[in-house]
Formats: sequence, C-alpha cells, structure tokens
Amino acid sequence: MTRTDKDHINKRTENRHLLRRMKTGLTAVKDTPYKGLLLGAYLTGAVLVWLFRGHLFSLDNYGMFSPVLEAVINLLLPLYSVGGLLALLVLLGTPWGGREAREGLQRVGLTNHAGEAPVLLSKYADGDNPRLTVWEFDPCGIPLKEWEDKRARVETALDSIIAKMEWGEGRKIIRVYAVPAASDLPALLPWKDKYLSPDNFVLVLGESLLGPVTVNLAHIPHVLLGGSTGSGKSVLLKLLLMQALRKGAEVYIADFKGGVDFPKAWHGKCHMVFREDDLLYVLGQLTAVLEYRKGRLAETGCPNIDAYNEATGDGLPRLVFACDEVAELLDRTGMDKEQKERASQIESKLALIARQGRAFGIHLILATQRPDATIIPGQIRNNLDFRVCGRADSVLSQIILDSTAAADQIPKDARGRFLLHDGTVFQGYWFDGDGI
Ligand SMILES: Nc1ncnc2c1ncn2[C@@H]1O[C@H](COP(=O)(O)OP(=O)(O)OP(=O)(O)O)[C@@H](O)[C@H]1O
Repeated sequence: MTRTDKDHINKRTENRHLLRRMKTGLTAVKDTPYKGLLLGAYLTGAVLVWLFRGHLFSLDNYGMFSPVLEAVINLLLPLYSVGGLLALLVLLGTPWGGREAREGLQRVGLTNHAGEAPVLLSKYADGDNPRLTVWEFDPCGIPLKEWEDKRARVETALDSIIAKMEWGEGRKIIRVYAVPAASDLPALLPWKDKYLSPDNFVLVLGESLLGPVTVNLAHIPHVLLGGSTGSGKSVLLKLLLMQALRKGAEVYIADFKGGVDFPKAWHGKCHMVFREDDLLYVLGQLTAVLEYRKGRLAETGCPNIDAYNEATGDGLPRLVFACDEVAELLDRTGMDKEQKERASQIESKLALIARQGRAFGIHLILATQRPDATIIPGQIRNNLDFRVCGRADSVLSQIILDSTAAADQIPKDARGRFLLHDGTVFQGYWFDGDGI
C-alpha cells in the first residue's frame, strides 16, 4: 500500500469519526483541561466580536450600503460562531496523543482489511486504580483477539505496558488499561502471610498491574505451569502447595530428583513420592478415593465436596497432587516394555483425575519445562484449565497457553514473571520454601 493510499484511508476514517468525536467531545475534556480553557476563550471572543461588531466593521462609513452590510454581517457572524464552535468540539473530542497512537498502531500493523488503524476516542486515569491509564479506541472492526495476539506490538505503539484489554459499550469500543513503559512490576515481591486468602479454596500467585492474581480450585480445579529452566516454576509451585497445606489440604508430591527441590520440612507435611513404583501406588489410591467420594456424593445428593462437607460435617480434605516435571512421568523415550506399561497406567490415572477431580476435591498442579507437545496428552492437558507460563520459547508457550505470547511478553532475563492464560502478566510472590 502506498503512502497516498494510507493518507486517503486515514482521511476517510477521520471523517467517519467526526460525528463520534463531536459526541464524545465534552467527555474527552475531562483529561485535557487546557481544552476547556480554549473553549472558554473562543466563546468569549465570539461574544465580544458580536457585541462590538459596529465598531469593528465601521458600518457607518458605508452610507446607503450600511443596512445591507449589517444584514450580511448579522447573518454571517452567527454562522461563523456556530461553525467555529463545531470545529472546536471536534478538536476537543480528539484526545491528546490520538494521532500518535493511531500512527503507531498503523506502523505496528494493527489495521483492518482496509488498512485502517483504530481511532483513539478518549484517554483518562482509571477511577479504581489511578496507576492505570484507560485508552478507549474505536477498533475499526479489528477483533479483540487480534489486539491480544499483537499485544506486544500494541505496547510498542502506545509506549506502555498493557494490564488488560476488553470490549466496552456493547462491543463498540475497546478499552486498553496500561501503565507507561517506564513503570513495571517489581522484580521481587516477597511472600507475606497476610496475603493468604481467607476464601475457600483460593490460592494466591502474585501481583499483576490490576492487583493480586488468584486461582480458586473449587472453580478451576487443575493448574498447568510452564517455563524454561530458571523461570521460577518451582518457587511458584511451592508457593501454591504451601497455601494448600495451610488451608488443610493433603499434598502429594512426585519428586524424582531425590527430594532436593523440597527441603526436609516438606517431607514431614506432605506425601513425598520418590520412585515411579510408589507413584503408581499413590495415584491408584487417589483414584480410589475419587471413586469412593463419587459414591458418597451420589448417596447424599451433594453436587460437590464443599456441599457434602457442609451437609454431613465429615470435613473431607482436598487432595492436591503436584509434580515439578510432568514430562518425566510420561515421556516413553528409551523405556522398556514394562516401563511403558507403567507410564501408560500413570497417564490414565492422571487423565481420570483431570477429568473428574473437581467435584470430589482432587486436584493436579503439574509443571513442565519441556517444549514437546506430545508429552502431555490432550485428555490431561485439555482439563488443566488454569495455565501459567513463565519465560519460555515460542514452542513451550504454544503448548502451555496455545499462543506464543509468553515468548513475546516475558523478558529473557525475567524470574518469577508469568503470563496467565487470560493474558494477565504477573510477578509471582517470592517464597523461599522453608516457612511451611
Ligand atoms: N517469584 C520470584 N521472584 C524473584 N525471583 C524468583 C522468583 N521465582 C524464582 N526466582 C529466581 O529464579 C531462580 C530459579 O527459580 P526456580 O528454581 O523456581 O526455577 P525453575 O523454573 O523451577 O527452574 P528449574 O526447572 O531449572 O528447576 C530462583 O533461584 C530465584 O533466584
């Protein structure tokens, strides 16, 4: 597309938005007080010209033509005032930085099929979180999914870090919540006990620009954590398990590194599994508990473990099974026949828990750093709905989040920085793993 084409398209779109800007003009003034002054000065000037028109245009000097001239001026001046006022309203409706934002978005390729970039309608500080600036765009037909896919590019165009993007006004506008690029999440957020959520069964992961990031296992029962080595998965896993323990859950940890990742304090409080034979036994027990609970819930007519506990007072605990490298359990490469048989039994038990665990309070938190799509089978992966990915290459990001977003958005040197399946970037709380 040539520059003239683009100019032409931009002009057309600007005209289309003229009316809209006029409508939004007065609301856009809220973030640009200098425009209010401009409006006041214009109106005062127009009134003064009207009042002193006789002196300004020296009508008496034109003899017999004076009445005609006066009639013409009386007609033209109001027209001029109204026209000028309309022009001013249009100007007021163009938020500060609107042109730069649009050109930036065009440069990074966020355009519709006709080559039009979104139009900034207004920009203001968020009422709930003043750190955030809200940019309201007419998306020009570009769906939110495309904004999400091009999030890193939109950030470049707006010179900001985006916290959230959403539809507004019945999908007529897109709101982008962002902070200036210079401000970012802190690199270290030490865990404090006061962050523990009082709600059942809510676990806290860290902080995003929008506030704390949490997962409620009662609603989203299983978690998949991804990230390349050193991204902070183990720290996040321990953070979640520590909270699960404090909330009364029984925790089962498969750790084939001989317990190095989990200090001694954990061994007394969790069921540690160091060998694959033991793992099959433990998973067998968990699936047996699942079947038992299924029967109890059916007998009592309760839809889930919380309702059952409330109705019976039994106080069945939630059970959490965690593994720091799930690929170690499922990768058949180099296995003999017997080992393959064991791996497929492990896989089918994990799949059963993934499919049915939610109602019965049995949860999986599985982590991986292996960028190999075939290792976590679909029937397990598709049921791990809460997906978190740290620093990763595009293949691993695709496996965890179904997009390359983590590779695009998490800096290469970031530790404890994660991206959630819904696009939220957060800094995980730093938890040293000792204080459980
Ligand atoms: N939330 C965090 N905040 C700050 N730094 C962190 C955080 N989490 C981890 N780190 C840093 O990153 C290092 C690696 O963390 P961690 O062992 O959890 O990574 P990993 O992804 O599990 O790596 P591996 O797969 O090799 O075990 C930690 O020693 C710590 O220095």
